Amino acid sequence: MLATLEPSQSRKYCLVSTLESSLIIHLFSMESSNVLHVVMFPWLAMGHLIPFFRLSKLLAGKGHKISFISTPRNLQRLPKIPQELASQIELVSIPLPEVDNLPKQGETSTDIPHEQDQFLKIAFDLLQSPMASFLENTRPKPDWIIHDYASHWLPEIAAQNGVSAAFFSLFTAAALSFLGRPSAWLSGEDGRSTAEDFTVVPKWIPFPSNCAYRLHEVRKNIEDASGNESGASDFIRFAASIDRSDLVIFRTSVEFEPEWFNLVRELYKKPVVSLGVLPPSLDDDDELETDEKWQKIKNWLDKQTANKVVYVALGTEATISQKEVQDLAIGLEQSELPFFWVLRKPPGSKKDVTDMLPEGFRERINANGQGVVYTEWVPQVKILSHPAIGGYLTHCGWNSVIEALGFGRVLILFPVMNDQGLNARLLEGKKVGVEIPRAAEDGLFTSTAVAETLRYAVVSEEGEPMRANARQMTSLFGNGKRNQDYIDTFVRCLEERKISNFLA
Ligand SMILES: O=c1ccn([C@@H]2O[C@H](COP(=O)(O)OP(=O)(O)O[C@H]3O[C@H](CO)[C@@H](O)[C@H](O)[C@H]3O)[C@@H](O)[C@H]2O)c(=O)[nH]1
Repeated sequence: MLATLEPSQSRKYCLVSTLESSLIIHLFSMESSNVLHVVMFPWLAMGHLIPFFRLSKLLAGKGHKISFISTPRNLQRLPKIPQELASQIELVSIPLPEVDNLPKQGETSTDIPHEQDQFLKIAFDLLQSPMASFLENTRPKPDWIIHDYASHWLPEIAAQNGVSAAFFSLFTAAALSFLGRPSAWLSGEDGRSTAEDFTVVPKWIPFPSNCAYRLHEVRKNIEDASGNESGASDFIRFAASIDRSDLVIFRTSVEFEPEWFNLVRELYKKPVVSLGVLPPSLDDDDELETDEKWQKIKNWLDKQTANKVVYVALGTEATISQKEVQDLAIGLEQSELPFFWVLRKPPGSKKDVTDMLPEGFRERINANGQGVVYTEWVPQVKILSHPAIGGYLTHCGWNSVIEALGFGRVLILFPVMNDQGLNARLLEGKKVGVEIPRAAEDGLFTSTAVAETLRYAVVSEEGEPMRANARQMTSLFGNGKRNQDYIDTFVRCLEERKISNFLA
């Protein structure tokens, strides 16, 4: 239920909203007509909340008002709002409805096993009605809502309330080109349905490419998940979110994937803009991390040789089997390279995650000092910035890739799920990384292949051109000025409220 209070004489608007158990007070001063009210509504995943929050800060820094909407636990997990932006960003809390099969504390995909993702989406879809109330009743009326792929129902509600909708892609233009024309999915004309269909390069890609999934990646995406209980597949969610929004914005570097960026523009037949890569700053980690934790990690990294340490981390969603953990572990040992491994506990598992490691592994690496296995949240950006890091064994989540290339780190590609396989193909094609060879059918790999790929990428002479390519990427991914220019252009167009500006 929402209640709106009359604006006071000072042109301040006060909205008191009670969304089930939470009481939210918004107090926005809108002195200038050029000040926009932008609503941000990310999907419930850490890898989505963080970039949406970063964009919020950039927009607020330009003087605009932000209502950042998520569930209570997720809002608590966000970095602190910088003091100077506190009056610009309002955190709006909407409790996540309880649904069968979803653990009570499950408010992001990080909290739950991949198989339960559909239940999180069922709960997320139930936010439709509070979101409609918010857009209808909140004052000042929002100008824009920037939303994510899962809220396929949102553009329609936004249009009903006279609010422009922008779909914010946290995925590469290459990955979304693979999806194809949104209208084809919505009309049922796309025609792809079997796992094999997704292992073929789509016919609308007009240049040579290997942009397709491997069979084991599709299986992980489709068969490990529990079907489409939510009533809408991810493809339909993407398609409707894109097709029905007024504008599509990409977190990507146009210079890195120009051919793909041009292709999505053709496929979508609507304004598509790049925001640059929203490079993280080292201070972002400070907001999430205690300095003490970083100091301990830094002490270990400081003792290592420059450009030799392999950072290993698979993001916030991907989980791998015990056999895969063990083959990676033995491969790391065999590579004889120093490593820092962030090993995330599979959600819902009662076991200590280090029980998944091969017998005696921890004792051996502790004794010879080869590496560290870390089981808590780490300040990843700070780690990647450390001069000891020589390469990143990554799941190819787009946030992590942006962070690594921002510091010119060569990538050892180990995609697990979602868009990651398509990102791996893109990154290998751009010669900034190399995939650990795996069997296409079942994804099996050997520890020897892990060791050989690591040594090739991080220390071999033949790997030097690839490392040089990765180093050059700092000029695209780590260049604050270049990326700020994209934001400035984007904000100017939003301020002028002319969607046609985006076509220029
Ligand atoms: O201990 C940790 C673990 C993660 N992170 C941060 O968390 C983010 C993780 O993002 P990402 O690398 O994109 O991984 P996921 O969260 O697993 O990514 C999901 O979202 C991405 C962006 O849409 C997709 O590309 C992935 O496939 C999807 O799984 C990054 O900013 C990391 O720096 C930390 O700072 N510390």
